[in-house]
Amino acid sequence: MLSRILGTYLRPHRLSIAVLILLQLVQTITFLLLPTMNAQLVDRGLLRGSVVDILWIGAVMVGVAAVQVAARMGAQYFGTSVATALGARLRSAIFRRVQDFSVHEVERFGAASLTTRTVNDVQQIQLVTVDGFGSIVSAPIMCVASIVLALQQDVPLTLVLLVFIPLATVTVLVVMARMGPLYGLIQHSVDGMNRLLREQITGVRVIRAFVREDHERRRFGAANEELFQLTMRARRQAAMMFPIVWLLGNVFTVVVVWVGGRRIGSGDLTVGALSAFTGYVILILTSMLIAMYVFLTVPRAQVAARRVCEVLDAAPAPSADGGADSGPRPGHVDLRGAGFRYPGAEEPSLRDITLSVRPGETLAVIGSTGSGKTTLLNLVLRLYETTTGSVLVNGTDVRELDRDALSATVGLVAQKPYLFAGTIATNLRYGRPEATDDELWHALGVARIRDFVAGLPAGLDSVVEQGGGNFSGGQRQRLSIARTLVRRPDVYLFDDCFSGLDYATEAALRAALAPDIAGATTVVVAQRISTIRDADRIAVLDEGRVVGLGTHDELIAGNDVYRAIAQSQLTAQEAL
Ligand SMILES: Nc1ncnc2c1ncn2[C@@H]1O[C@H](COP(=O)(O)OP(=O)(O)OP(=O)(O)O)[C@@H](O)[C@H]1O
Repeated sequence: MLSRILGTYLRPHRLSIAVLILLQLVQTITFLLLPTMNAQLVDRGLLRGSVVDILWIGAVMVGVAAVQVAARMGAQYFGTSVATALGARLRSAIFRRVQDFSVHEVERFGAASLTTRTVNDVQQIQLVTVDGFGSIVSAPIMCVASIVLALQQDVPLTLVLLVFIPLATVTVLVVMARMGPLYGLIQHSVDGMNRLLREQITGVRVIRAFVREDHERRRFGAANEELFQLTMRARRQAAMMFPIVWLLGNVFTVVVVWVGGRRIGSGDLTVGALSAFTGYVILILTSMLIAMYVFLTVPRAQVAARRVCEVLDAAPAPSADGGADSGPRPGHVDLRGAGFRYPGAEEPSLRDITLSVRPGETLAVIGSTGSGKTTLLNLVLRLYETTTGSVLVNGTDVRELDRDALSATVGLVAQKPYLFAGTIATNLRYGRPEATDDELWHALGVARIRDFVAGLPAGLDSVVEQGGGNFSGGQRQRLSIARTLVRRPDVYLFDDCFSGLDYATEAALRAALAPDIAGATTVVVAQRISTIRDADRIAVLDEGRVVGLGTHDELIAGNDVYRAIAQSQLTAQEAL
């Protein structure tokens, strides 16, 4: 998964990566040159007392060190810019894919997990890219070349390496094998933490109203403790690894100096060669530590890559773009034997629904709570797809319709209105950015909220907080009705959006709305009989089935379910 992501998203940066690798090579060569030059300095300069040799070898060493610094800075720059670009591209790929998700996919992952995957997981992959490219080339070259150069200095001394390297490698492998699964658990725990925080912040009013602060504090404490413990376990493993390898390295250096000292004594080795040898030992140790650090970030990045790929590979909303445009008869909506069962649910929420609505007509849908009214509207917008039968807009199956064309034709005012952070004007123009101020004021007038907005000091430019939190429920509902009116779709779907208004406001709004949307196709879901009694036809839903269809008078006369709803709401005289 990690290699797939890196392969795909790093391809456009091939040139930068090539430069980066080149700079790493230069840096590695300078590292490798210095111990040998140091040996020359000792043997030819210091031991022979040649000032000229000390000066010129010293000058060359300073030059090599300067090249090393420049190469390191360049490599850092290219490494960081490649990783940052990778992060940005990956985030936008996830964002685009999530935009195409069906409602089911969004619910399957959950908003909190999608956020963690977009921000946190991408960051892990970015980290391994910066550190990985910084070392993946240099560490092995440095290690192998140091061994070769050490061999050149002294063969018997190099044999000691054969003990040290396998020991250090086994330590690293054991720790890595234990850390991989831990990182999976950590990311999962971060998800859970995000989910909990989100729930507790959005539900803060309910928590206070039910005096459940202590309970929520305990829930948060438990999740926080779990994340803490897992992170500590991972850190302990990592913390163990570095000192063990350092210790091995130091013991090894002592052995090298001891064996080397004896060989100098017997005349088999020069002092310069021993100093070069210890220099290469340090390089081997450094390259192993660098490799270890990268290996520590790899398991975590692998888990992150798997989670990112799960999102990228998830099926987008079925037959998304490129389908047919809606046909020439604006606003025809037909449900033909439509049925729907939520994924994982035992029973269908809708069964065999056959209904038609034409332009200029209003179909009302009424039924007890949970009878399937919202689900029916979701099918028209293809937020969910029918599991049996079909839904047609303008004579074309919505599954074959271009998503943009469907959105342009059908406008939904949701049961729970959502406003975006911005201003009232940006929210109203959400579906039609080119709408004029006059059109916005007109829509506000129809939605009976014009006076309220006009009374705000900043008017249309008044700030809207995320979710519309600085407005009342009724104000949010009316603003979202105005937002849909500004779009002027051919089909209006009103999902129980008048229930938050008092009777007088609702009556005034409906009176203003009627002429404004006269030629359009309208489907109104409502709980109140008063909202729908003037509709051309009313469909009565019960447990996912249409159990009655007709005008108010016809249903009052012949439909028991409707009559029961009406009688529970109106006085007997009004109902009849
Ligand atoms: N995301 C979901 N996953 C599983 N089942 C769901 C989901 N959403 C709704 N349901 C179920 O589908 C049925 C119909 O729900 P729906 O929201 O369409 O009812 P409704 O008539 O609009 O109710 P209300 O008047 O309370 O808004 C209910 O039994 C509900 O439990």
